[in-house]
Amino acid sequence: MEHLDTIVVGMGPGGESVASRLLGEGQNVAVVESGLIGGECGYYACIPSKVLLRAPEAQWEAAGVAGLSRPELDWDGLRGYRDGMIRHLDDSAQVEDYRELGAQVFKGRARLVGRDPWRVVVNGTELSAEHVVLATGSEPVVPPIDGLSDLGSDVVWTNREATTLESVPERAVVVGGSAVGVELSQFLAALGSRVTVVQRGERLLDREDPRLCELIADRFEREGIDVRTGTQVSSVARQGRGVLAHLDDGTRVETDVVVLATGRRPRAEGLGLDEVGVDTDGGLPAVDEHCRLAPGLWAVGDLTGQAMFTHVAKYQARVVTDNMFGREHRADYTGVPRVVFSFPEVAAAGLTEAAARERGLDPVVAEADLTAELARPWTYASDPVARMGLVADRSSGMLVGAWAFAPLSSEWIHTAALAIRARVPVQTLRNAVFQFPTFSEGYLSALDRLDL
Ligand SMILES: Cc1cc2nc3c(=O)[nH]c(=O)nc-3n(C[C@H](O)[C@H](O)[C@H](O)COP(=O)(O)OP(=O)(O)OC[C@H]3O[C@@H](n4cnc5c(N)ncnc54)[C@H](O)[C@@H]3O)c2cc1C
Ligand SMILES: NC(=O)c1ccc[n+]([C@@H]2O[C@H](COP(=O)([O-])OP(=O)(O)OC[C@H]3O[C@@H](n4cnc5c(N)ncnc54)[C@H](O)[C@@H]3O)[C@@H](O)[C@H]2O)c1
Repeated sequence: MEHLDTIVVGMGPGGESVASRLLGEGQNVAVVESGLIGGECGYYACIPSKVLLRAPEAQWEAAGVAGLSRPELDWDGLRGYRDGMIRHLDDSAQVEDYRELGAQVFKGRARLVGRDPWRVVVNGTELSAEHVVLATGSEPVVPPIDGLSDLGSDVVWTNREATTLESVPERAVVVGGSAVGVELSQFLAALGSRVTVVQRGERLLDREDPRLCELIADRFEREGIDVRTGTQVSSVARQGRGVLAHLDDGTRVETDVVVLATGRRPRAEGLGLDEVGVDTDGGLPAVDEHCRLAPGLWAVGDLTGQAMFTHVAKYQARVVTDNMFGREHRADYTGVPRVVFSFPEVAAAGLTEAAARERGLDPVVAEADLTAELARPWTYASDPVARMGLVADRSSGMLVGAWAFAPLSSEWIHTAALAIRARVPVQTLRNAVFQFPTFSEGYLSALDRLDL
């Protein structure tokens, strides 16, 4: 049996970041991937969803720019570009790249079978290593809807079918109204589907600031997306070539596809954690602040159940590899940005007012309509939308949260993300100088409004 430095299980962004760093340090590494190297993110999540949203976003932006006539959406062109961006679901070039970098590449499902040293089996081959890094991602939660399991993947979609769609359905019921639900609904609607969002929570994006939820709900209404909140789909049944969905508020919706966007859970089943005596939390991995499960056994990415973002998976890869090389690194999730790539973009970092209160802080909040105060929204569009809010802690005088609903906020939210993480006092931020005319100047408007 071959003994390696490290075995990386799962090659999404988390596993890839770990493997690249270890190979860069000259380690003897094996990588194991049961699907495609690049993971959910590269083929069925972040990349295709952002590609599919970009064309309608540009069209919406163009419609709001003085002196431009509205460009046409070209579905064949967009689908072709999407297919290229997801590499036609072919990772053979990635397999070759990792081999050239010196990794052993195994395509198959890995399972832990022993410890001291750690042992992993893949396709009947047993490998052992000093370290094993688990990076197996997450899978969609399937809600308990009567009749759902009788329907096939032609009419019941997860993010996979939605982001690889070949033709745009006439009607779609999107179940769940958080990040996945909002992104999928907006591109489906923009491409021509009649979309109904069924959201169990009282608001869209229900973990974000209620103002953001109102703003996105207002945007959806203008786009003709039918949003039903505080309700669920109770049953579904085939009706002709489509589906009839019954909601628990007594209403019915006819649709061509039901799109599940009801959350994700860590993909831990079948990893063999219990069998090798690793403590779990109800079957799910319980990592410590070093992203460690046991000496020499690590986990990164969605599998850890932390904020499920690619940037978090990549950050945890830095935490794990530092710790592996004896450079103490504790994971700190303060100020991690959260962006929903709707148009306009929804961006947030740090705590909402409610979360700040739950943590025992004394939050002071402010909101600014950037269209009333800044030049940039008006040089950007003739009918602009741009708002932001801040949350500060009265006793420490620090910024603890921020949100924005505005073009390019995925970029400029990082000012707040960094300030929150670096504990920059509000007073210091008020003294900052921002380029004119930019959306970033909005920080000064909102900071002025903070009663601190
Ligand atoms: C629609 C959608 C859009 C998203 N958009 C964004 C976005 O814009 N920005 C963002 O930051 N995040 C986004 N996310 C979240 C992001 O996709 C995840 O946080 C990210 O993919 C997590 O990376 P990971 O490496 O942990 O797992 P994954 O990307 O899920 O990769 C895990 C890999 O492990 C493999 N695997 C599983 N089990 C085994 C096994 N036993 N043996 C071997 N291999 C195995 C899988 O095949 C997979 O390739 C989005 C999610 C969805 C659903
Ligand atoms: N741009 C991005 O970075 C991005 C984009 C998409 C997803 N993601 C990540 O992927 C993960 C999964 O996102 P998500 O939106 O699927 O999950 P989520 O857990 O964030 O939200 C699920 C939503 O579905 C609703 N819901 C749950 N069960 C329901 C039911 N039976 N009927 C109706 N509504 C129901 C909930 O009220 C909730 O609002 C998140 O961690 C998210 O951050 C990130």
